[in-house]
Amino acid sequence: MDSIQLFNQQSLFIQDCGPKGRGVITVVAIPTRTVIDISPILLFPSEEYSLHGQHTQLDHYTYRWQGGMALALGLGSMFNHSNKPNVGFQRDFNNKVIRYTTLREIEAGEELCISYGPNLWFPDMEMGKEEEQEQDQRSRKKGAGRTNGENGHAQATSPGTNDSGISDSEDETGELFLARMQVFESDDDGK
Ligand SMILES: C[S@@+](CC[C@H](N)C(=O)[O-])C[C@H]1O[C@@H](n2cnc3c(N)ncnc32)[C@H](O)[C@@H]1O
Repeated sequence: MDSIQLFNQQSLFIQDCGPKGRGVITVVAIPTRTVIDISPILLFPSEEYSLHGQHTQLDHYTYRWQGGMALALGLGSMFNHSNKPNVGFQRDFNNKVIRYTTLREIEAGEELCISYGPNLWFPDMEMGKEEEQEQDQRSRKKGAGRTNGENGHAQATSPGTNDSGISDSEDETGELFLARMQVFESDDDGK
């Protein structure tokens, strides 16, 4: 295992995010492709997890991992879900850590969200908000005023099907993130 330096973040805060519970907020702007956290994980082997963990609160927090399910220690367990995430994550199986990296420029005061993938087990409180923001932006571009109250909060695609925790985002965000990282790495190397 490599020796991994952890982060001592002074600009990220845990804050009450209303119906979503606690979430991670930045008080400073963060450039794109910035590693904002490296969370060590605690691995629950598959058998132990299916016997115990999956029947507890843990199931709202765990990530799919080689050989079982993993609890991210620290910030990694506090990111809420968005289907337009501003943070990607990459599992490092060898070192048993998850790295979180911004996928775009983030403004001071924004909440940092990852994607849990398509199979949510709760009604997504971010979805309506994002649609509202997009509509707002479109209206502003057109020079029209904001249209209020057209978008309610959408329901989750599969409420009550939490059989996997935070586990499916590899397909979606993981690939997107990896693609971006490759560009990032080759930029870094000057290749
Ligand atoms: C990994 S935890 C995130 C931290 C959590 N908010 C807390 O206070 O401990 C996942 C849980 O947060 C809530 N959550 C995360 N994203 C959400 C969203 N977009 N809409 C509603 N609830 C959300 C759900 O209750 C979910 O089970």
